Amino acid sequence: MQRLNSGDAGFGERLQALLAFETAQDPTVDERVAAICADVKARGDAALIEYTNRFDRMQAASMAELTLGRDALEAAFLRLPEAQRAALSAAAGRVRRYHEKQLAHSWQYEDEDGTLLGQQVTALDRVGIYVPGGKAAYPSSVLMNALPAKVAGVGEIVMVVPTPGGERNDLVFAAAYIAGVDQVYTVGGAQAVAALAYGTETIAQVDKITGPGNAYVAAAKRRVFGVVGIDMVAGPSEILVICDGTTDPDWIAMDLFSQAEHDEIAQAILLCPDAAYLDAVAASIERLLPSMPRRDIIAASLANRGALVQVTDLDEACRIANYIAPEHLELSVADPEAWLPALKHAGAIFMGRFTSESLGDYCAGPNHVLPTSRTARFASPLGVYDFQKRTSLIRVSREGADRLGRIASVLAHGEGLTAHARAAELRLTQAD
Ligand SMILES: NC(=O)c1ccc[n+]([C@@H]2O[C@H](COP(=O)([O-])OP(=O)(O)OC[C@H]3O[C@@H](n4cnc5c(N)ncnc54)[C@H](O)[C@@H]3O)[C@@H](O)[C@H]2O)c1
Ligand SMILES: N[C@H](CO)Cc1c[nH]c[nH+]1
Ligand SMILES: [Zn+2]
Repeated sequence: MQRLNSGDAGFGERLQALLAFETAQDPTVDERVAAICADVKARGDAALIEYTNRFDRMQAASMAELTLGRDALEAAFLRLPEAQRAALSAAAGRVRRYHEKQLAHSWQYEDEDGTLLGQQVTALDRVGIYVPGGKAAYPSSVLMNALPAKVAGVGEIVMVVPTPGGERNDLVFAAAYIAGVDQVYTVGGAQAVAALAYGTETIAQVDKITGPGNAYVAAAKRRVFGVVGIDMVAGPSEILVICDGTTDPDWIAMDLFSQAEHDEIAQAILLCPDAAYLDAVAASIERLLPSMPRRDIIAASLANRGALVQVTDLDEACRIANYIAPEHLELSVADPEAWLPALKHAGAIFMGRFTSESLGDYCAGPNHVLPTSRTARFASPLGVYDFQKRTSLIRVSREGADRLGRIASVLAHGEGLTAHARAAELRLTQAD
């Protein structure tokens, strides 16, 4: 794990290298994904099954073996131990309640001449959600994708999730049951994204694909955008902690591990003005790491994209955080509200020492699908708004046709578009 000081010469370059690490990954991924997508588009189910068998070490002979309907999902839910059923239901309840606040409604108003203007909000018809399942299965990601879609009123929700080696995690399917997913296909990677985007004999084409995934999934989503909508291209997980140096160092070490354990190229950064505190966190990391089951992934992630950074003060920490625009920002300080106005760019902000990022991953309520790779500068968390769309409404009255027609006519002639001008002029009611 790198130890940096914001005052050192070369700090900017070293920070930049750390941030750019992800994009410097294997340049052949895009080429391979292009071939997979084209093949699934051309050969449908047959290609999907072949790639699934190859990349996920499966032996499926037909799509029927890779399909689960509502009955199978319910059975998975009923097989769970009571504690898991209760935890899933509690998390789902909190996530649903938070997202209900995001529901947008149609509106309209009338001009003084009786012209009606408005916006009609409708839900998408059919959505495909990608749930990662390569290195670990993520039931929480099922809730975070499906519940906002359900709250929005999406007509049909299908889900894809890889099951490497054929290992099925009941929690994933139970979460799909609770969240109201209609159909699950146990396929993953670029081939699953292509199947959702282009449709196959078994999987009907969707209107939009949401959900995070690895580099293959991200490249495939980029490629099919336009054929279908996508939510965002989510990269590896990220955590940035700003600490005033008084939180238990073990807590902070574990919070850094919590995102590092997702991926060898996950990003974990601590900013603190107190050098002795950074030493203490480094010691916690060294002591705690050997006992972590995913220590190899954590160690790789910290070596690749981890940093303990000594800053001048918390003001500077906020400026650096805004530049990094992390997916998750922990504000582990005495008075988090006081620093909030200084923070602008982050997917989610976790305020105060008791707010570990991991609670947000599972059950706090807000969505855990968040912008990564500095896209929090312009993007937002996944939400109900990703599953709703807006249609403009215009009903021009007789008087309105006269008033608007005169304006439109002048502008249309200015653009040299005579038919536009005539369409407006034909409806003028008062002669000049
Ligand atoms: N942003 C979020 O909300 C969020 C949530 C959970 C996970 N994540 C991230 O999602 C990612 C999950 O990645 P994952 O790998 O565990 O699962 P994944 O489901 O994204 O990818 C697994 C699939 O990758 C494909 N694949 C693997 N090797 C391949 C190869 N050599 N060629 C072609 N395809 C190949 C396979 O088809 C496999 O099914 C991690 O980076 C994690 O940090 C993000
Ligand atoms: N931290 C991930 C988003 O970056 C979400 C997740 C799922 N399970 C655990 N964590
Ligand atoms: Zn996580």
